[in-house]
Amino acid sequence: MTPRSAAPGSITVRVPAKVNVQLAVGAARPDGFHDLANVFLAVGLYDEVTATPADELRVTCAGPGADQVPLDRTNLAARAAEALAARYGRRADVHLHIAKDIPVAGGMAGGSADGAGALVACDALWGTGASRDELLDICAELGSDVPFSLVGGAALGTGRGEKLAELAVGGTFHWVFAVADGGLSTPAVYREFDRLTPDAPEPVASPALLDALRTGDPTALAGALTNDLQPAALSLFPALTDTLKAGTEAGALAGLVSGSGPTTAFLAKDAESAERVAAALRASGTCRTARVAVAPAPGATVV
Ligand SMILES: C[C@](O)(CO)[C@H](O)COP(=O)(O)OP(=O)(O)OC[C@H]1O[C@@H](n2ccc(N)nc2=O)[C@H](O)[C@@H]1O
Ligand SMILES: Nc1ncnc2c1ncn2[C@@H]1O[C@H](COP(=O)(O)OP(=O)(O)OP(=O)(O)O)[C@@H](O)[C@H]1O
Repeated sequence: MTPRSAAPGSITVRVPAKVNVQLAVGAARPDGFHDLANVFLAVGLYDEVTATPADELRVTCAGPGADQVPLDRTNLAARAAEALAARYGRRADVHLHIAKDIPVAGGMAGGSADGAGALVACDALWGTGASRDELLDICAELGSDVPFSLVGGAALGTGRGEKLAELAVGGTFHWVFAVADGGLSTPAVYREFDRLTPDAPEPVASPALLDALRTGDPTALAGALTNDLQPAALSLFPALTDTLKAGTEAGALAGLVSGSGPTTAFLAKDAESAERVAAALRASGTCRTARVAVAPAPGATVV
């Protein structure tokens, strides 16, 4: 494929959002993180990160929710560029532009996508020749969800979610995402989980869920969707109960909170049903907007 560059000498990388089709959460570890059985599925909503040579590191962002994205060194895209530059003993002299389409603070790994995208873009721009394993190591340092943003498709994440085993997916799944008014902080949702779940068992991946992914059967997948963070997200954001009700009443096979929320995800039977559910959600007054997307989607890709 011929890369389409935004400007001469620049590299653009497209990175997908994710939904957790299973999120089994164990007890808090001594380091504050939680062991997970985290079944990630990449969905076709994308951010694009463009890296262009510059005098110094600079981040810009445009798109829905861009005003909530930090443009300083705390941005995961900036941190990714700095981590790669440090490893290869060079300056992070790059302008990173984020074209945002993944809901911000929505539990869909938008910031993680930008981290993975910036890493792949800078790697290509600088010609570091880093191996995929090296890039995945940097991703894991940046955040628990970042390795999956690089890999895409479907994967089981263990440890804090950063140790990935890729999974086979036997078909296309049609999703609807209801974007909430407002965001939820991931650490706050995990803290609420700890409060609500004093004796969390060891997290284990569900064989029925892995089977449903493998066969591509939406009804089987709908019956196996689980998110241990959902009670915590609903406790902090009770209005999401109304959104979940609106989506399932509109004909979704099932609905659940996406990751730490507050985006809610609905699995539909097919593309037409997904459009109907999205229209009903938009009309319901229980969310800011609704988006349809198919899964699985590829990981971070130079476009
Ligand atoms: C909810 C999920 O999105 C599901 O995929 C992830 O578990 C969160 O991943 P993330 O946003 O990349 O999280 P990180 O940046 O690694 O960690 C942010 C905070 O979330 C909490 N955290 C995250 C991952 C994990 N396995 N256990 C945790 O307790 C910790 O409080 C941590 O300080
Ligand atoms: N590139 C970025 N894009 C969006 N938010 C970022 C970025 N870098 C840092 N952040 C910060 O991270 C916070 C969480 O944003 P993000 O969109 O990643 O949430 P999320 O989708 O809920 O994450 P996750 O699903 O991985 O828990 C934001 O409120 C913002 O302050």
